[in-house]
Amino acid sequence: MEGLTSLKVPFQAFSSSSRPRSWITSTQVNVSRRNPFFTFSVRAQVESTEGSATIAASSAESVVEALKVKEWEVGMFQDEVAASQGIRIRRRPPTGPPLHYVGPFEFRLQNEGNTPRNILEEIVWNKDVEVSQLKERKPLISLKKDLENAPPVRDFIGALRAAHERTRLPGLIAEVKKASPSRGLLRENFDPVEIAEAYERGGAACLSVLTDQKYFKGSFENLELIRKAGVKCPLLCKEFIIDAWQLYYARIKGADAVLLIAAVLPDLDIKYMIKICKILGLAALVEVHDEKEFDRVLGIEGIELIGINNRNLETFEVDIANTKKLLEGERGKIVRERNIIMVGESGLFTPNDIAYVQEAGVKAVLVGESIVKQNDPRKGITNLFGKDISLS
Ligand SMILES: O=C(O)c1ccccc1NCC(=O)[C@H](O)[C@H](O)COP(=O)(O)O
Repeated sequence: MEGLTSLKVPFQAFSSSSRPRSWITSTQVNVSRRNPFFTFSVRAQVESTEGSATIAASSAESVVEALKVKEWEVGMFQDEVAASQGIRIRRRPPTGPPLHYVGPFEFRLQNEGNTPRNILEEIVWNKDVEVSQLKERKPLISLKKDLENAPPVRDFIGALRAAHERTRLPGLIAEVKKASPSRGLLRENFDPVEIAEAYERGGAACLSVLTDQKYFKGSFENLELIRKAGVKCPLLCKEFIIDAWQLYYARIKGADAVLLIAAVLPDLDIKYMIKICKILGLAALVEVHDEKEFDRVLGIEGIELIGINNRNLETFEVDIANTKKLLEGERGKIVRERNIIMVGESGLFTPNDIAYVQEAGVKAVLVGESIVKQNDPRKGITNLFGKDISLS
């Protein structure tokens, strides 16, 4: 028996969030008789979000395996593109290259690079797995339906501008933060709604709510609870966003703004996510840490809000002079010309710190530790600014 069978099999090999997606669009199974056995060979045409290719193998299983390897290779290529933009954080999932089986033995193609190089990379790799699982449970199509029932979006940037005009001090984004990788547990008796309400009474313009569970002991439930409790300050969903799906999810849970970290996201992802944010009505706080990231972000159209993180997310080093350094000279001039709101983030504890970053050119600050640790977070705000900034 000699024959050729052609099948059309749409097949999605994996649905990992940031990974390229591939489909086998057609397969050819070649059956030939070589006495005393039949032999099979399979050719598959693969279309992916990154292009198309033909994979040949001796069985259907090995086509699937070859496809997984191809996807992994494309992922490696994406990492190279990111690296060419100065991004050191690799987006590879923690599993590394797919397993191969030869008889009873299993082995990996390559074993290099399966360990994260720093905390940010570790967070991102775990987030990749977490988001993939969430997406399986709630695909984008069902999230889009839920958008109709999402609470109305509030003007995050408008609230910061208004607070700055009212107080002549940087508008405060007060962070609801229970723990962090660098500082451990920040507050034992952590009631997110109580803290959020105290921040609002204390004069915060906006709130930042950490939603990452594993590293910050946060949750989307906290975000929802705060929103449903009637807190009027617009809410930033403080997440490690690696996939546009998370923007929809944040919006449904009541966010008015999201964080996009330039150390993690290549330019194309930032541009694409900014567009989606605009469609959803979300403000995007694009976070940079060094000159290179800042220049990349300034090269992207439509950016209204940029945060300078004084904490190096790879080493945890905090230095508020970073805000001053980045806003000096040409970059500061561009920001002023474009009327971009700059946010000074992390490591702000005293009125002197606030004055220092204001002098450097920020119109807003993002503060967690110094206020969340106080018994009365409202008083924490007054101490931070050296005066009562509430409306009362
Ligand atoms: O806070 C950390 O330890 C941390 C570690 C790794 C990634 C991000 C991290 N923090 C996020 C932030 O940038 C801060 O929560 C935010 O700027 C407030 O900082 P702070 O006032 O120093 O708590």
